[in-house]
Amino acid sequence: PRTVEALTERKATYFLRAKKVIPGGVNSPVRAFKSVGGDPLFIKKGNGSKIWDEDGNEFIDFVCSWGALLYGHSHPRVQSALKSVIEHIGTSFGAPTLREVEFAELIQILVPAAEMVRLVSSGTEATMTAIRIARGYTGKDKIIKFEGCYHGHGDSFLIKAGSGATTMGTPDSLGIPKGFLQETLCAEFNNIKSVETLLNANKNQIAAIIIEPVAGNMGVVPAHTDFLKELRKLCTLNNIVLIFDEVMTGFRLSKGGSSELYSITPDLITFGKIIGGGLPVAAYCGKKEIMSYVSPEGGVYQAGTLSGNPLAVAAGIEILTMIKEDPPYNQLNNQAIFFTNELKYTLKKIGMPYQINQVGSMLSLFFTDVPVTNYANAKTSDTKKFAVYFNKMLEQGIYLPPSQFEAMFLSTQISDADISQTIEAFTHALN
Ligand SMILES: Cc1ncc(COP(=O)(O)O)c(CN[C@@H](CN)CCC(=O)O)c1O
Repeated sequence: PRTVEALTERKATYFLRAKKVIPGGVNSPVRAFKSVGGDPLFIKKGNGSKIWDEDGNEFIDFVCSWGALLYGHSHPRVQSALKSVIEHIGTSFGAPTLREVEFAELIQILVPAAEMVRLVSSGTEATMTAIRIARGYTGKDKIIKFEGCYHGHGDSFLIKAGSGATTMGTPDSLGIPKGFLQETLCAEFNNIKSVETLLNANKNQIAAIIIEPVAGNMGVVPAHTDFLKELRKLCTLNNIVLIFDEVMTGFRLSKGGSSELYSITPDLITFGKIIGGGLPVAAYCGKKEIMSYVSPEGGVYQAGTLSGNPLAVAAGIEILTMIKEDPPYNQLNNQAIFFTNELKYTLKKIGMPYQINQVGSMLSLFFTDVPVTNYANAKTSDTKKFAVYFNKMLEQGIYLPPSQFEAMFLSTQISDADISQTIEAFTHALN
């Protein structure tokens, strides 16, 4: 194990320099290590299941670019696809290309509920547009989201938002106009009564209900199947567009998205992260009738200079083709279950209060003895204990998400040796 000093002094210089030019020294808040203390690592490279910081320290990576890297870092098929685009094609045209059609067709083949697909450059763009379509299609203005869910930084979503918003203590961001706040209603995750109460109090005003079918932004909290089924029924009954935000869960949990996993068909689905293999591409998709409202076919406007970008699409085609040819979920989920069982055994030996929520290859360790089924439960976690554990794991070469309210991800490159090294590190970090 490396000495903390070596880690600390060099990181400080990089971070000081970064803070002189970038707010908080990072391009996304959760990267700043604010809730775990200390300066963030500056990453130099990644390969397979590993990343190295600027000082050459090696880490097993369980952040995987916040879930984007299902196949790990620098996958050879992604690398060669990108090289050939750079050598023979170019980078961006702002015009239709056949490759983006091929990519959209791949999503359609893998996810039957994705009857039509529009590509954008970030998950935030995808979710923002999905609710705009729902408003345009239904003629209604209000939306329901769930406390602790995070759907990107669109104004309508930064209300009781999870992920970095909760980590930074700003679940209700400054700068959101009152008008927006009034149009977004918050229900309690896994509590259908809380949804019915909002529906009764806002009759015929709800355009959409948006949910992470498995929440990953309050830590991992799966929706109960019957809750999702009830949600589907309520939306159908009340002409409300049901949106599954699968930016994190899409192609993480199954090749057909959560609609396949839960056999529930949402009206719109958003994807991101994994579909770009680490490059900026996301998508919104869904029922043909609803998607036909999108400009230039319909009256709901959405546009993007780099949408369907040839480089990002090339990476995405490789990823989705690998998933289509040989879905990695059995191996990946078995690896995650083995890892979780080892972790539970270790925690039992130590006898400390904890909860583990694991769904497929995404999981969270909560420092609480309260079963975590919603945001309120998640927030009973001892974030100070989490911070100590995070830093002790970092010192032993394990790179975890720097927040209690994020998910750990296993990539297909995580080896048995990685798992035993990580379990070994847990015993030292939790004692
Ligand atoms: C379910 C869900 N929906 C939408 C988004 C927003 O996607 P982006 O705009 O960050 O590509 C996200 C982004 N997730 C966070 C991590 N939990 C991204 C990491 C970050 O904010 O730096 C998401 O998880």
